[in-house]
Amino acid sequence: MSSAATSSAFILALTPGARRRAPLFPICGGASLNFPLWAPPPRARRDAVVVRAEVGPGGKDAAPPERRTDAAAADAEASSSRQPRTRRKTRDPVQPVGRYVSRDAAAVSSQNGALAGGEIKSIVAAPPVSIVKFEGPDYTVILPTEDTELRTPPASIPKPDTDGNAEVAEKKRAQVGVEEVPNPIAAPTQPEPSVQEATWDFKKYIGFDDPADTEDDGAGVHADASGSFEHYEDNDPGPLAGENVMNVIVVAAECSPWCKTGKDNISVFDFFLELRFISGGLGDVAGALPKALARRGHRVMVVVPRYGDYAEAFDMGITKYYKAAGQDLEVKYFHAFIDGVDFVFIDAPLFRHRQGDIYGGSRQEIMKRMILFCKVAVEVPWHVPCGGICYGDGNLVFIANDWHTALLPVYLKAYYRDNGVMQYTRSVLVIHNIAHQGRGPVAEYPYMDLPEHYLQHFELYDPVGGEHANIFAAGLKMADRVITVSRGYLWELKTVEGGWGLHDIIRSNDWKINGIVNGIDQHEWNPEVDVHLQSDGYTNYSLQTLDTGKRQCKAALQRELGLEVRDDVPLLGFIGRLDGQKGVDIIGDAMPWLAGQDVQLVMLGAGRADLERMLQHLERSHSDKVRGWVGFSVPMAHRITAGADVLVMPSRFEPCGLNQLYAMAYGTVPVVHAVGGLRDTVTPFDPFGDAGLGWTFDRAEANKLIEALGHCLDTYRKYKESWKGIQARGMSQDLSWDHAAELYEEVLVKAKYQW
Ligand SMILES: Nc1ncnc2c1ncn2[C@@H]1O[C@H](COP(=O)(O)OP(=O)(O)O[C@H]2O[C@H](CO)[C@@H](O)[C@H](O)[C@H]2O)[C@@H](O)[C@H]1O
Repeated sequence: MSSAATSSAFILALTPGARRRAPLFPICGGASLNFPLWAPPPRARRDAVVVRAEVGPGGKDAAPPERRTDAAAADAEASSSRQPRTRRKTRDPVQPVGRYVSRDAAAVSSQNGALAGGEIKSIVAAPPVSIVKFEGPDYTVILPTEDTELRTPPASIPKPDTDGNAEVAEKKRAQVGVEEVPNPIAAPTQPEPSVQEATWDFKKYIGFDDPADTEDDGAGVHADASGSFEHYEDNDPGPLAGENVMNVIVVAAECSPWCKTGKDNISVFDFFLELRFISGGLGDVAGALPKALARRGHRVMVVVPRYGDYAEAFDMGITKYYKAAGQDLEVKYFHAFIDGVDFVFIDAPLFRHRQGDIYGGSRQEIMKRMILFCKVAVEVPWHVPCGGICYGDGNLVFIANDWHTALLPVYLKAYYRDNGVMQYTRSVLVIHNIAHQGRGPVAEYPYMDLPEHYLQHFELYDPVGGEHANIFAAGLKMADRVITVSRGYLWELKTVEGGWGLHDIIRSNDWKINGIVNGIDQHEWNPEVDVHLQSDGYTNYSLQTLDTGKRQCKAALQRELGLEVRDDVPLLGFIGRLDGQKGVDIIGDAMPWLAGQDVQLVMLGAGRADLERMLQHLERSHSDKVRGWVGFSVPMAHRITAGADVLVMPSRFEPCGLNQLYAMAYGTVPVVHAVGGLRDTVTPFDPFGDAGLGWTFDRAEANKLIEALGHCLDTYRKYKESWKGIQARGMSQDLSWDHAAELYEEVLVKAKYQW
């Protein structure tokens, strides 16, 4: 069975009474598989197991942290916030790097065992004083790497070794604007982590203008001495996140604009279940959410593989070695600092030259890449001195995304937290799409380099897939918190149809899962500044200029596509991956009806070969009104969003959906299957109350789509004022990431105080 066929076999219509297309996992015993690419991992030496005899606070020797329920944590938070606030310099109310410094924060921290005895200590990657070997348990423990350096959190900042990196480091030092930052080139000695942390000033780092800074310095110091910071408190509210400021590392397999894909161009026979995940949406989120979190004052990094040669990113001059599937692999780190976010690109032979095909290769190859990526990513806060300063592992939370990085929470726990290291690091796993889970035969488990007793977290049986190892399942269990991209999708995940075999795990972990709708990047997707609307007859527009602006974009789109240039004909658009999920075939089924309508239709997408052929066929058969653009074109996606009157999204399931959000921001009216995030974000038009944002239909079927489109076209043609109302309401919403980032922050804080 081909991957595409496997994929389509999974497709389910989630609405009540929907015809269920039999989900079909190929049955696989797994054990008989041949893996020519991988050598079996070496047997772990008995003495290869390490434990740290003396670790920092919260480690083995510290008093065991009290396990707290959510309610207890909430109480503790509430009571800590009720305490009289210590007067302090609000310019830097909380140090985001690696330790709790404010007394308020210290009070909270001490409750969870971080600061026993009220003593404030750095908890950044405190190296163990000694390493004790002990007899291994019954199971084999495979350490992340043979490189001992990687088993021990370094107290030092790695030393860039090229001139180019020296320059970059200098620039960073200037950005940070702090004299005490150790020079990563010259410093032969290892600076104390606490010194590094004390110098951190997130506002300087992310480029907030604070002209009063220099003037106030003396006063600030003086005030510090006298104990009065009154004028600071008046003038400087501090970060939006307040005392919740954290170090956040977003780990994703793709990130817009460097790598984002909408095409599965692999035709290799895929024996066992879905591994390939083609996205686009994930890339959008990984590119935008971190910036919104940084705007709230968090120190934020994105870790992503380096698939190509990205002009913005510079080699940091750090080399490490990691083991993936029995092979030692060299890893380098590239860095760019953009919009307040550190983007760290992981360079390794496995990732190189994959730019056009980031989920390409055999299932084992993809899994090997993700194993390597997660092992590297979890240690990035120790090894990568962004702006001269490592993030450290205190006050740190990882945000992993989808199955590709679901191993990160597992490695974090199995390698470190189980061994008393990274005690203050948390992981949050985001489900963008549960349909892709990283399934594989149990026989492949050893390649993940985990203790044997962790296998139980991976093992899953379902009637259609049989016995297998499931990476997403393990990630969901190990993550401190889980987020999915809409409340509607969260509900669906708990159903047999929507959970794709993981519904039981989702249900039993319900307490730690939140649904948060994605935002949109308002630099990228904003008709007022959209760079793709600045040529070829297109134009930028706003709500005020919607009428003329949209008319001009529509005419430009019709011209560019070779359609008749007419303002009165409704122009329908579709953008998305061509697979079963997005339901483009339902548009195909509705084509006979559409052909009888005075409409134009443009569809942009890439993916399954049969669906690509369908697009081409529809264009050939209805060349006067249909265009089927096969390919991945970001400019065309923007232009369709601006030039179309209606965006059609007949997705069979849609965790969140971004295109309907983009459409509404551009005054383009969505017609969607009411499922997942589409149901959450597109309120049906109510002609009596003059409310609503578009049209919805309750089954992923052509007749239902036709019915909804019929109402939509009727309103377009006959009720212009109502139409304008729908457009205006769509454009007036706050769809920015800022709101979503605030909700993410609440989850990060819950994770932070969770034991
Ligand atoms: N041929 C093409 N040319 C140009 N651009 C194209 C394109 N095909 C797709 N795109 C773009 O890729 C993005 C896809 O966004 P979706 O919300 O459809 O995400 P996707 O389903 O991939 O991911 C998953 O993750 C996201 C993020 O959480 C969820 O919204 C979603 O429901 C879930 O399935 C959009 O920006 C879209 O414009």
